[in-house]
Amino acid sequence: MRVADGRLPALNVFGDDYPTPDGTAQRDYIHVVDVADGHVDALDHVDDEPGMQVFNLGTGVGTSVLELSAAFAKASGRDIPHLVQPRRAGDVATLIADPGKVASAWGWHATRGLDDMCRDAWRFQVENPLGY
Ligand SMILES: O=c1ccn([C@@H]2O[C@H](COP(=O)(O)OP(=O)(O)O[C@H]3O[C@H](CO)[C@@H](O)[C@H](O)[C@H]3O)[C@@H](O)[C@H]2O)c(=O)[nH]1
Repeated sequence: MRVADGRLPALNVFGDDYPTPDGTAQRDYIHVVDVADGHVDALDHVDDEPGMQVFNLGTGVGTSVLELSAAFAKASGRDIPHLVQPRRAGDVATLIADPGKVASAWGWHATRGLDDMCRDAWRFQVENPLGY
């Protein structure tokens, strides 16, 4: 975001030698509205069973740093130059949620993809350049 709107000159990519298809770390990015919908579903099912349960809200899809950067460049129409830096201490190569339990229990699944996330994040930034 800060590279696309000119506040930073380049995206620092922390590591390009991970065992992933393009060498950059993969994460399971999710649209904030899908997370909100999952919480509404949780409230609808709060009385289903006594006690506590844990559910993962995720897409089940991994996206690399370079894939995310490319998607954001497309959504914003801006160039996002990057500089490869050493790996960041503590980062893992791949972290992808398994949303199977919440799908079986409540029928919840993420309905918005990476392009939706980037489009809406960029729209928020354009409409709120100084933050909200
Ligand atoms: O400018 C950046 C920022 C991030 N990354 C990389 O992008 C990946 C994702 O980074 P980040 O958005 O910081 O998420 P995580 O590393 O998955 O960590 C987040 O998710 C963890 C698990 O929920 C929490 O413990 C952390 O506090 C939270 O920052 C990592 O490989 C980073 O090295 C870059 O290459 N450049």
